Amino acid sequence: MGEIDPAFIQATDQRPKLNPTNPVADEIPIIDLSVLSSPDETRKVVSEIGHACKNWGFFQVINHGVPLELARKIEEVAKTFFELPAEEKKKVKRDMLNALGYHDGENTKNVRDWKEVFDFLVEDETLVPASPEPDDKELRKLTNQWPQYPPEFREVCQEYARAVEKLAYKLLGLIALGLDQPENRFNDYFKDQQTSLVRFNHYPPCPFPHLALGVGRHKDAGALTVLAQDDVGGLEVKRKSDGEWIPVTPTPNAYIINVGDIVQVWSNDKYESVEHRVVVNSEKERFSVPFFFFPAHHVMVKPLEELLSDENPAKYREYNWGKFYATRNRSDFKKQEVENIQIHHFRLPE
Ligand SMILES: O=C(O)CCC(=O)C(=O)O
Ligand SMILES: [Fe+2]
Repeated sequence: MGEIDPAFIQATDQRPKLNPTNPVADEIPIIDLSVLSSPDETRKVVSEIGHACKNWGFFQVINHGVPLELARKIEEVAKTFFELPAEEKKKVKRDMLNALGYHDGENTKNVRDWKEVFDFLVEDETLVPASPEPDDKELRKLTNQWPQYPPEFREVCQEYARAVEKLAYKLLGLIALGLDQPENRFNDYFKDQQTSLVRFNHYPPCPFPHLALGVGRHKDAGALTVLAQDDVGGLEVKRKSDGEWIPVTPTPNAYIINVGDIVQVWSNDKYESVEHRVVVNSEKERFSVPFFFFPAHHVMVKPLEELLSDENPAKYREYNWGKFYATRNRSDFKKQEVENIQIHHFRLPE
């Protein structure tokens, strides 16, 4: 079996319980979006989503409108790409200057993840801050790197991104309605300059599943994540009621949705961005495809003024999305001495 590279070893208190004695897997709400044409049913879905965002930070959707054929194609091109020889994948390797493309050395909270990834932007030219430094006003244009193989890779990726983007807007609208706001309340933050990203995650079988994680515990920084996973399983969500790690059972053709840090701040903590992680196993590889719905770099994130009152004062001061994300990513390549930036760093005293 050999030795594990110590960079992958999780601290004792972060290691997964494999074969948990009491797996409670089916609690994360599954919400059917096929009924959205009737106003009564829409109200019901809005309320179900609101409850899920409040109690879990996670839910699954079925009958979501993303064509199954497209979901099948995206899984196929992702698999074909990861099967390429390392030197082929490295032709589109991400580096300090270009954050897009292939990467196999990501850290989450300074421990190496047991995975390889491929990232692409939903908008092929995306403006972001040139550096995380608060006073540096320079912007940089990011562009995608596309592999030559498989030849249909780029087209399938772009088609998939457009289809999931539609679903992401739909969900954002339902979340806005649940906060008693107009359905399009958040749309302007994304229009034209969204910084959204699609990621292919490949978790190879791991001989040390008790020591390493596919992705260490983290919260997603954006507004929403729309995640496709295969039938292997491995995603675990930290249950709000007791802090237990709960596996999310794969549901065929469903997307897993979680609210990110931005929705937590917009909702002034009504909804919570919940920690999650990925457990690996020694037998099967696993694929997942998150769509990270991110606003434009210039968006200042703060609690919605419409929700605030004397009884519900703002819990956060505003922060700039582009700088927040640039700061968060600084630790992907190098171990950092300080904790990753988190929204609690912007929390106002009670
Ligand atoms: O692979 C998964 O199921 C989740 C991955 C994840 O949480 C992430 O990439 O942010
Ligand atoms: Fe995540």
